[in-house]
Amino acid sequence: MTEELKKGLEGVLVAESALSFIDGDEGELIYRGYSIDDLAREASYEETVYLLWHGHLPDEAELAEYTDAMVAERELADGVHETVTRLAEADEEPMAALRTIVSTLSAYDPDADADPTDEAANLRKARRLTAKIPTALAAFARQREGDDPVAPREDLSHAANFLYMLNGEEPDDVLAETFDMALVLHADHGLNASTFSAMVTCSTLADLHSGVTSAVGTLSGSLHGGANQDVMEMLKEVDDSGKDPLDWVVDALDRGRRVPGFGHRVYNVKDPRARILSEKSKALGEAGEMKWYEMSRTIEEYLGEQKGLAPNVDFYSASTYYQMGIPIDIYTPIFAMSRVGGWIAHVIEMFEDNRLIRPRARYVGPKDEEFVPVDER
Ligand SMILES: CC(=O)SCCNC(=O)CCNC(=O)[C@H](O)C(C)(C)COP(=O)(O)OP(=O)(O)OC[C@H]1O[C@@H](n2cnc3c(N)ncnc32)[C@H](O)[C@@H]1OP(=O)(O)O
Ligand SMILES: O=C([O-])CC(=O)C(=O)O
Repeated sequence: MTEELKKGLEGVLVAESALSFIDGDEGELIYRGYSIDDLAREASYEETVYLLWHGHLPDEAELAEYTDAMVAERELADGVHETVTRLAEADEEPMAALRTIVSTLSAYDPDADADPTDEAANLRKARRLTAKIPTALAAFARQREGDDPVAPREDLSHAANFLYMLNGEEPDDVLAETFDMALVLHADHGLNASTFSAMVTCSTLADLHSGVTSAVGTLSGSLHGGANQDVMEMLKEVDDSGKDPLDWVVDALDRGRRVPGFGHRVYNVKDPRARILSEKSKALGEAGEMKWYEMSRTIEEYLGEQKGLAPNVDFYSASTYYQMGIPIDIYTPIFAMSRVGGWIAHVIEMFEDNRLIRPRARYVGPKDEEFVPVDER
């Protein structure tokens, strides 16, 4: 038994996976052999999730069949709608609402009683979760503003349908394509904390909904998916301060502040997803207002030159979503809406050869305390 302590499990190898490959020095990301640049440019979210779940890109017939099956799962049961309404009325924090929604979905899943490792049942649950999360999230976002939910449409893609349900109007091609690309970029990323959390939960033979519920909770933190919301709040803070962004960031670092959207456990260079999203943020700026992109670039250049820190996926997704008019506090739930594909792919892969995940801690407490009864302490 090794006694070497790896704080934060850094670099610890715990599984074999054929899902995503990351080269942190070259800034390379691959899903099942395909470069993220090609997938972002060419593949839809539906194709990407099919690739992750089934191991190959679908042909036209496979894609049509699978897309129809997903579309058929977009509607929510009345009981789920009621939960969404209650959460919106309570003005619940969006990631907490999503965590509760995922848990509620299990009560209405026809395969809820299946063996947790049954792959066919898990793929059906996977389709339902992936199809229903956007409907519930859009309904939640509207209802908390006092608007009625918008029913899903069968003729729109996963990405376009979400924007339609969120805004009550069909997105134009630029918005739909940008959002679809963002979903592709967020779909998987090795054993990131939320994926690992889903794996830990399911390694006990807990069901898939439990794993996804754990993962939503894990993604919400500011060191992980929660950073995309923090980035936009920071950019707005810089803007509101009236300061030069460079002065603002120098000052923030002097005060020991961590800059959200920078640094990564695996990448030592710019995250390839940030590279692609920065182009999108710039393109949206050129069609509207350049300040969010320009401010982001200034911060990126300073942190790169002075601190050797590069942007991660959360940095440019923030200004991209902002320019698309998406409410800031649903950026992280949108991340979850995409990453659910990766979480489930890893759980299904793990079940091919499951073993309970259970590391250990080095005990550093006392061993020979003398017990004193409570009335004598
Ligand atoms: C989708 C995702 O989850 S991507 C990550 C999203 N999270 C963020 O953007 C939050 C900001 N970033 C961070 O906090 C970190 O970079 C993490 C959590 C992503 C990675 O953490 P770790 O691998 O544990 O790196 P760690 O926290 O040890 O940082 C290493 C050094 O870089 C510094 N550093 C890392 N990130 C940042 C940052 N964003 N701002 C300022 N300094 C930073 C740390 O202060 C530390 O310096 P030190 O050694 O002098 O103390
Ligand atoms: O891999 C990580 O640690 C975090 C990350 O970028 C992701 O989950 O996409």
